[in-house]
Amino acid sequence: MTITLSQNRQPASEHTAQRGLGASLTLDGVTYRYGKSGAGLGPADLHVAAGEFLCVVGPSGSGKSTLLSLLAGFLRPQQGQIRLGGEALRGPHPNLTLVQQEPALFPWLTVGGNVAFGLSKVPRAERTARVQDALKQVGLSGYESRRPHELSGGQRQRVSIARALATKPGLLLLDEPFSALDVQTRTGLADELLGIWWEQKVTVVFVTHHLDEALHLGQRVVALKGGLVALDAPAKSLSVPELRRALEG
Ligand SMILES: Nc1ncnc2c1ncn2[C@@H]1O[C@H](COP(=O)(O)OP(=O)(O)OP(=O)(O)O)[C@@H](O)[C@H]1O
Repeated sequence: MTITLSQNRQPASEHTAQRGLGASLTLDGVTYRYGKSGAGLGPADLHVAAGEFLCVVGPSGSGKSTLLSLLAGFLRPQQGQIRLGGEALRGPHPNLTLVQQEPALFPWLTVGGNVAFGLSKVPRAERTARVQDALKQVGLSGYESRRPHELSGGQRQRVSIARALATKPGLLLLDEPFSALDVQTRTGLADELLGIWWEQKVTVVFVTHHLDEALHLGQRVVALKGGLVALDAPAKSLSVPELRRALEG
């Protein structure tokens, strides 16, 4: 089946311009190693430009989740520094948000209530507008009063992306967000994410096991191996076999 993408859903690698509204991210010698095993991440140097779409791949245990936990502020680097938009990151930050593999929705709240969660300080009228806008972005307009159990897996993940978007983050972190979904739903949501990235001008760091997904979505791909950056290259310059070789070699 051939999927024709509208202009704003072209693979990110087709867009070379930096749109510059999202937050830039810099890692300088960032290290986090767990206990005596020495497993973990780093030292890692990485720069993600404002508005860039970066995909991170790597085999199981290569440090992808450790990297996202550091970026999300759940872990503090043991060495080195992380800067978000030029400012040192010292913990969870309001300008970034994380979408996890399993959409952690509150079952007792409606879809609208879930998306509005975290917007308690936003004035009511703006909150309503943000919720509606975010649900529109993920194709769920009109679902405000449904409950999570009335939704499919793909729709639940859309709600968690809408909840992240409603906070208007400068940096959107996604940890294998589509891995629990069937291939068709995953492809559809990946293309929706490209549209959202393009329209919202947000910086994206997307972790995936799927090399083809990384090359389809990312402008740039970073491959981790044993907690170190084994490869950092534009997606356009890479193929799945090359990426696989870099991870195996
Ligand atoms: N809390 C922990 N205590 C000790 N070691 C840990 C801990 N969390 C992760 N590790 C180890 O650190 C390394 C990197 O783990 P991490 O979860 O970041 O990898 P990953 O690439 O996300 O793996 P996966 O794809 O399986 O989720 C692994 O060797 C793992 O066993």
